[in-house]
Amino acid sequence: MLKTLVLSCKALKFPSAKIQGSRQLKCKATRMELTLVQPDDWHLHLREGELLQAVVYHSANHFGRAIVMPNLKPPVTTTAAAVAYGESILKAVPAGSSFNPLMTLYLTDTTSPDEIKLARRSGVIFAVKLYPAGATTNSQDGVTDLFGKCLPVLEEMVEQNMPLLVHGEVTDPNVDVFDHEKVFIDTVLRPLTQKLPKLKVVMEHITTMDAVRFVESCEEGFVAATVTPQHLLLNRNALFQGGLQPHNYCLPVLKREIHRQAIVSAVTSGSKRFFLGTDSAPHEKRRKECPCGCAGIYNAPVALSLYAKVFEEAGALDKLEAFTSLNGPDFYGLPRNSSKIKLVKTSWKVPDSYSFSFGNIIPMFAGETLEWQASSL
Ligand SMILES: NC(=O)N[C@@H](CC(=O)O)C(=O)O
Ligand SMILES: [Zn+2]
Ligand SMILES: [Zn+2]
Repeated sequence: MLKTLVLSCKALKFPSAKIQGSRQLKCKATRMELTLVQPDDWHLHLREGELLQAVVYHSANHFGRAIVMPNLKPPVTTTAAAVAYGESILKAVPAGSSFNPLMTLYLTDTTSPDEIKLARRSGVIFAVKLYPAGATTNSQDGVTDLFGKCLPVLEEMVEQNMPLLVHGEVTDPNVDVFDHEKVFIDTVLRPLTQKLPKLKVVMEHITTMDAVRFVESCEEGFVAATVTPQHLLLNRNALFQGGLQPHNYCLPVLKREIHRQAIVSAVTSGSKRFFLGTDSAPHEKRRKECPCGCAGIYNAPVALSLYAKVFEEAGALDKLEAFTSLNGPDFYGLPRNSSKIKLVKTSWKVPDSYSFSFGNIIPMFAGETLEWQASSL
């Protein structure tokens, strides 16, 4: 029965069909499904140890590859450490999964140009991550003065065609937290792209219309941005709805509704400059629900459902695959995945919590019902 219904909706199969208006209504009683080239996650925190063991399954289940963030304790600052970290991730990946972690180096004031050459030669490091010192979780060893300390390294990155991934926030305590991203664009990112126009830059987890405009103003193929589910679906009200909501706290912090709308318009426009990066950032529940709780939202189990929701609500499901699966590898100069994934429109309830021996992890939209469910083919 179900099969017949699915077949009757065949016209809706991605990518040829536009899933809008009356055609969508026609299929209301049936089961809509989309088949996509397998997505990659271009911004992911997998942590290490028992936390890595606990969470990697959720990413490996849906994504072909992921750019793995290096903000461990201590941070992953050398090629040798990144190679070892990559091996520990592969050991934790469930048997039978072909999930491929793409490793990154954590940039510091003392990273040498030779380290970039080594990283490129390793074949497993695909980018270098800039954390302004003090900007976010485990960023205390980050960069204090990008132009003063890191220019030779950045020049080597241009040589090696190694992208710079940027947590784009200033750390000046006198700047309002809601302006951290905008001020960073004006004082660091724009000057950087002017100084080194051939440096590939990914502005990670963008949160403002200023970031959208900046990325769109740069040369395509050299500056791009990742976008998270939370910055597409939530505005800053979600931090305070019914009381303080620590599980909606991430950095850069959620912004006003006008910014959320600008980001939705950008990603659903079909522009190649924007691609999927969940910034899934698990912290054990007690580290979120406490005074001075950690920034980071655990969205790996729900991310694909949420991106589909955003594109569906914008009437742009025909643009979803480019965002989830094509723009990222094209920017990084990597092949697109040959495997596929299916998204089925069927209600499912997000668990209230994932329990492990060391504690619990609360996912984004815990306990809520979502409409799209992902499964590999
Ligand atoms: N996004 C977050 O709020 N937290 C991330 C770090 C980061 O990406 O900035 C984390 O590692 O927990
Ligand atoms: Zn960040
Ligand atoms: Zn992150």
